[in-house]
Amino acid sequence: MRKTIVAGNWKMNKTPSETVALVNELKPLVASEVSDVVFCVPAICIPAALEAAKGSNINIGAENMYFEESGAYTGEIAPNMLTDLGVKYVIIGHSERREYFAETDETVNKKVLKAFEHGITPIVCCGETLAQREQGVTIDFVRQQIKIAFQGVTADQAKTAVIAYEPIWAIGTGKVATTEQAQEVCKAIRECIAEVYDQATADAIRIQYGGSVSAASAPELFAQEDIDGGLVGGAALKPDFGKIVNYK
Ligand SMILES: O=C(CO)COP(=O)(O)O
Repeated sequence: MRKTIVAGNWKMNKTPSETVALVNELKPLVASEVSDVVFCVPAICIPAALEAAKGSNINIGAENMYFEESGAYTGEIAPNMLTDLGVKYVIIGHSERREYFAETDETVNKKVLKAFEHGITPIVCCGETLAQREQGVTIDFVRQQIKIAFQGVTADQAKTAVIAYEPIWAIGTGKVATTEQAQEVCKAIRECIAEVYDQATADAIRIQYGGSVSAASAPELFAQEDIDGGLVGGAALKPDFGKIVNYK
């Protein structure tokens, strides 16, 4: 039985002092036996979030990370900078990083490998555009993203990974995928992991749905066989996040 994992992706929202206030507000609401809880916050807010989350069930994650150890990469954050603070999770390859910051399946793969090397759990994002869905290539496209992202990742590592299926057309649009659409793709992702590795790895890996998740849509989505929680944007900044975490 996989435990659900619900992660908030704060995106480019909240200053460090606003972070302290929001973590303090949400802390009692996200206390949960139901789901593992992660707040992925802007890099500069990580120390404030860690301090405010002390003694709670909240894990703090990053929204991105670079794939080199150190050096002349102005503006980037190295994996050991995250682990030194106590960061346990990192979102890799969010569609906004792919669209606005030129991330590719290849750089996603490098980052995933680097995260594992440093003991950070990657939340690996995948998902199709509306045009791809309309062309009927969603599953082929997502399978390709996953296969490349996991190249060189061992089965033992993959078992601990989190995959977030986020159809791009559902992100920030209020257009949540239907439960059937979300389950169909999450199932296909699990089958892809079974093909690349084995059934035990596919059974262990946790697959989230993301895209306009709300307190209203979470219970049905997370009850699906292949959906093990969510990656939540807008609703992660509100008290509703407590309801999403404690969806049952
Ligand atoms: O991109 C997302 C999470 O990573 C989803 O964002 P919304 O929940 O705001 O649609």
